[in-house]
Amino acid sequence: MSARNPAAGPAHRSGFACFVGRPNAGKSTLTNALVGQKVAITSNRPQTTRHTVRGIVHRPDAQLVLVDTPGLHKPRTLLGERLNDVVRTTWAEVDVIGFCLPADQKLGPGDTFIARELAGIRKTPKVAVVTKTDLVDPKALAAQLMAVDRLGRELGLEWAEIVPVSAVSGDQVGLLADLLIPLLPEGPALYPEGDLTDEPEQIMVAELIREAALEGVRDELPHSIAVVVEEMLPRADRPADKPLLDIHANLYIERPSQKGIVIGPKGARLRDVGTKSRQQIEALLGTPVFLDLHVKVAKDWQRDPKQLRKLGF
Ligand SMILES: Nc1nc2c(ncn2[C@@H]2O[C@H](COP(=O)(O)OP(=O)(O)OP(=O)(O)O)[C@@H](O)[C@H]2O)c(=O)[nH]1
Repeated sequence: MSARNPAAGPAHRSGFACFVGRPNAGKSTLTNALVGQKVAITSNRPQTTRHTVRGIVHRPDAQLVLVDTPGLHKPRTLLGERLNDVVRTTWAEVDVIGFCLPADQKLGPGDTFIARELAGIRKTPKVAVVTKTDLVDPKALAAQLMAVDRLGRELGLEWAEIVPVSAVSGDQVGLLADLLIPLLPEGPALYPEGDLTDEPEQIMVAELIREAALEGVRDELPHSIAVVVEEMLPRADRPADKPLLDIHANLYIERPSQKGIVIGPKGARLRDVGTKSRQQIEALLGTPVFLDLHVKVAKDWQRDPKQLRKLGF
């Protein structure tokens, strides 16, 4: 290693971090808060993050690449097993793991399950992130911080830091980045400045549609919706100052009986899903969009490897 000139200031650091935690722990929201723009997909339903979405925090002295993983869960289907594999592979590859534990929920078997798995990953530093602090009073927060400390001790898991944050109020989000960055190796920026995510646009668009489609169908369609963007093309013959992007997407469900739920009475629900997701896509891509959305049945897609591949898993 060559001696550095101290006058040059601290070394530039770059690397990868991922947030883990049980479903709904606030991982996606935290990623968005750190990056400052909506890139990962959030919803108040568990397990909506199917793809590894990265957000990038650019600082003069560092670049922190956030990898958002789906929640670990008991695999009941082929899809479940693949998701867990994705999670473990991600853990082994990153420079630091942030374990998200919501402040407003008692630590439970789900957290212990993940913590035990984390304890098995020796090399990677682990930061305990107590999320959603805006939902509890200071006393409850202090108790949660102590419980997290205790959990680490019980499992022989040494926290590099324990940090309380609120992604919604923004409280301590900057501090979290400040604490994660020193845990990254020295190195140059990995992505050009201005990049917020390397997730292909089509996948982000598909996730936005899926998020809108899941909204409001509380228990009917837990994990049965997949979205594939078939085509994204600028409409021909449009003047330069009035562009329009044509997006054709298919919304897959598992059974014909689910069609009614997705489409709604007289198609009202699907129209609503279309309007909502179109607005989000326009905000993301910065261009007016014509969204053409079709509902199709892909029978038992969660159990069929061929269908899973086609749907991007
Ligand atoms: N009040 C409050 N709510 C939050 C905060 N962070 C997340 N939430 C909410 O908690 C719910 C789950 O947040 P997500 O970010 O989707 O959680 P996740 O861990 O990514 O969930 P999965 O993708 O299912 O693994 C959403 O309804 C969020 O709005 C926070 O700091 N404060």
